[in-house]
Amino acid sequence: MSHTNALPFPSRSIASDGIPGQAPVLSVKGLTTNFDTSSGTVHAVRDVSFDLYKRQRLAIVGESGSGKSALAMSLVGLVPPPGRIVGGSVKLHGTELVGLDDAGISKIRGRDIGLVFQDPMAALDPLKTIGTQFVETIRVHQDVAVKVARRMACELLAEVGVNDPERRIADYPHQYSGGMRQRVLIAMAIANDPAVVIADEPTTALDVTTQAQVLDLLAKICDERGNALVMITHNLGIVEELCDSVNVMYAGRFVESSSTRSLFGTPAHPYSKALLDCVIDPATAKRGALPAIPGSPPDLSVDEPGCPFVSRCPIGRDELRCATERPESRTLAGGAVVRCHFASDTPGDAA
Ligand SMILES: Nc1ncnc2c1ncn2[C@@H]1O[C@H](COP(=O)(O)OP(=O)(O)OP(=O)(O)O)[C@@H](O)[C@H]1O
Repeated sequence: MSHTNALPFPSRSIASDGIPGQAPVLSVKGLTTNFDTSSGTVHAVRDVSFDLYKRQRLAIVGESGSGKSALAMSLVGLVPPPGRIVGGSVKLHGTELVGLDDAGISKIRGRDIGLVFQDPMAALDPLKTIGTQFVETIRVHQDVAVKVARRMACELLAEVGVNDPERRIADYPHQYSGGMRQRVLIAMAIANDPAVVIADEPTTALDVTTQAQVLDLLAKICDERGNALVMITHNLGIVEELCDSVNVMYAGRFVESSSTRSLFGTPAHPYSKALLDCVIDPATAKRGALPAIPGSPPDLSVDEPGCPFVSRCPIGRDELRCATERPESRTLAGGAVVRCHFASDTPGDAA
């Protein structure tokens, strides 16, 4: 069974056009993506559903290998071979994206959905100036003269904090610092005024302070422009500070979809609890990057019948039901949607 989360935004005030109940900007239902490898089919994204609203900031968190990037790629038709979407739907303003040909999805990517990916050096062409690349990005989707595109690029660079953009636009990517390259990518991602911005761990190579500054900037810009933001990150501190709602991903599935306040206050799924427990630094009480949870995630090419978290779970290990019956998603009293037979958002109950 798929679930679609329709979450309140308790942590920030959201304009009325951003409240669930309005039509979602992006609606994902039952999205399923496999990688057919020589050693078997890797089920990277399984039956993922969510709705995203104007100005919403949605985080996707989970350990390495849980399927976050495969999901991001699936949303924009960039799943690399041998991967392919084998089921489900991704609708942007009601238009189906799954199944579009390359030309169709290319029109959407960069225009309606802006992307900020992990490695700015890989995303930028080292042999072209920032200005040349920026002008190309704008002119692929907008019928404007080079001069106009250049002016737009300078304005956007100024907006993301690049000083003296008229001069810096003539520089090559290697002449920018890591943080500045991320800012350039943010400026490019918003250049065509997309409805949705997807940022996949955009700051891994940066120091913690610069990371926070870059993500804070991205969130603010999306807010000002009314863009919805999907933020894929390992940094739960940033999620808690910047995002409205969180989807916790484990072994290709969303195991908890919750408002940020609810997740950090009363995490319901044992996996969410484990994630939060192990990132609370007792010395500073601040949450940082995800360290490891004891045990390892399941092999995504093996389709076990029970809960994929069972071998690591403090409450499910001894339960026959957890070992034999896959939990479907269900909505708890507080609104969180979880895939766990025993999860509870009432302190003292079950998990
Ligand atoms: N090109 C590929 N070929 C085969 N398997 C792949 C490929 N890309 C991803 N996978 C597999 O899909 C699963 C999900 O990977 P994915 O990169 O989406 O995880 P992730 O949560 O984004 O991890 P990270 O946080 O490290 O980026 C993993 O088991 C991974 O090995």
